[in-house]
Amino acid sequence: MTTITIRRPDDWHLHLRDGAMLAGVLPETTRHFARAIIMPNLVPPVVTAADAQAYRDRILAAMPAGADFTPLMTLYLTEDTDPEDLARAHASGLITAVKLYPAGATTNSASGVRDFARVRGVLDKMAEIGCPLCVHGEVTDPDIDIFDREAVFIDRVLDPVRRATPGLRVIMEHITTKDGVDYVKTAEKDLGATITTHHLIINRNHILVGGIKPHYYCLPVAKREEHRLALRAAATSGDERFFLGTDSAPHIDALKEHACGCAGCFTATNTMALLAHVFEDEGALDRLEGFASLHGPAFYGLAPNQGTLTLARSDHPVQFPEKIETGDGPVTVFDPGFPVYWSPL
Ligand SMILES: NC(=O)N[C@@H](CC(=O)O)C(=O)O
Ligand SMILES: [Zn+2]
Ligand SMILES: [Zn+2]
Repeated sequence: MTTITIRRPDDWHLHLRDGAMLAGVLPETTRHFARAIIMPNLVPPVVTAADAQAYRDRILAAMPAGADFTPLMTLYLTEDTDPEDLARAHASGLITAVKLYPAGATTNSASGVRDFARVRGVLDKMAEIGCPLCVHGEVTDPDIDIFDREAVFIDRVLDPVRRATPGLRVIMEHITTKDGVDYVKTAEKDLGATITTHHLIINRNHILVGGIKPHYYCLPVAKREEHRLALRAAATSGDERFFLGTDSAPHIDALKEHACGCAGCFTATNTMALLAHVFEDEGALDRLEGFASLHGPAFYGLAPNQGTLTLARSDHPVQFPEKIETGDGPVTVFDPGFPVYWSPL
C-alpha cells in the first residue's frame, strides 16, 4: 500500500454554520484539520468582537470529544464596522482575519459592503495592525455576466483597494479563474489566494451538461476548463501564494435541490482524499503538504502544525458517505464523479 504523510493540514476557508448544522458538520473537519478560518456569514452575521467571541464559544461547545482543533475566527466587514473594536479583537487573538463580501455577492451577504469609501478607515487600520482581509472577489453589478464577475472585480475593486491601502494583506478567497491566478502572481508580497478542492475538479460543464447538478453549484461558479487547468497548475506548482481553503459550505439537500437552489459545495468529508487524487494526477504528490499544510500558515504568520496526517492509496476505490445527517436535515457530500483510491488513515 502506498502512503504519504504530511503535516496536519489546515482549512483556510470554512463554513461551519450554527446550531444543529454546526454540530453535524464540525466532526467532518476536526477529523483531519487542525485549524480553520471560520467564515462569518451567519444570519445575522458575525460583525463585532462580542459576536465572534460568542460564536467561538458555540463552536468549542460543539467539538467532538477528543478533537484537537482551533477555530480561527473572522469578522464580517460592514460599512458600520468599528476599527477600534476590530483592532482590539485582533490584538487579543480573538480574530485572525476580516472577511469582505460585496453586498449581494453570495450566501448571506446582504450586510456586505456597497460603498468602499465607507470602509476606508477600517482598511487603513487593518493595514496598520497587520490584520489580513479575506475577500469574496465578485462584482454584483447585474450588467456583468456571472462568469466574468471575478475578473471584473480584480480590475474595478480589488486592485484599486490594494493600491489605496499599501501594506494591507489580502487573501483572494476561492479563486476560480486564470485571471485570479495571474493577478496573485503579480504581487511579490501581501497577496495570496485560497483554492477550493471542488474548483480543482469541476468546470462549468459538470454543472450543466446532462441535467443540472445542484450539488456542483457554488459561488464563484465553476468556469471554463482552461480556468480549472490554471487553478490546478497554481495549486500544484509549489508557489507559496496559493493554499487550501475548501469553502466547504453545507446546505441541507432540501435547499440545494430546489427551484432556487443555494450555492455551496460540501467537501469537508472527502477533501484530503480528493486532493491526494488531484496531486497524484498532476505528478505533484510531494507538493500536497505545501498546499494543504505549509503555505497557509506561512501567509498568516503562524507555525505549521506539529501533528501529521497519513493518506493511503488502496487497490480498490474508497467509499465515502453520500450524505451527512444533521439535525437540520441531510447534507450531500461532494461527489467528484470518478473513483478515488486515497483515504486518510
Ligand atoms: N461558496 C458558496 O457557494 N457559498 C458560501 C458562501 C461563499 O463562500 O461565497 C456559503 O456560505 O454557502
Ligand atoms: Zn465566498
Ligand atoms: Zn465560502
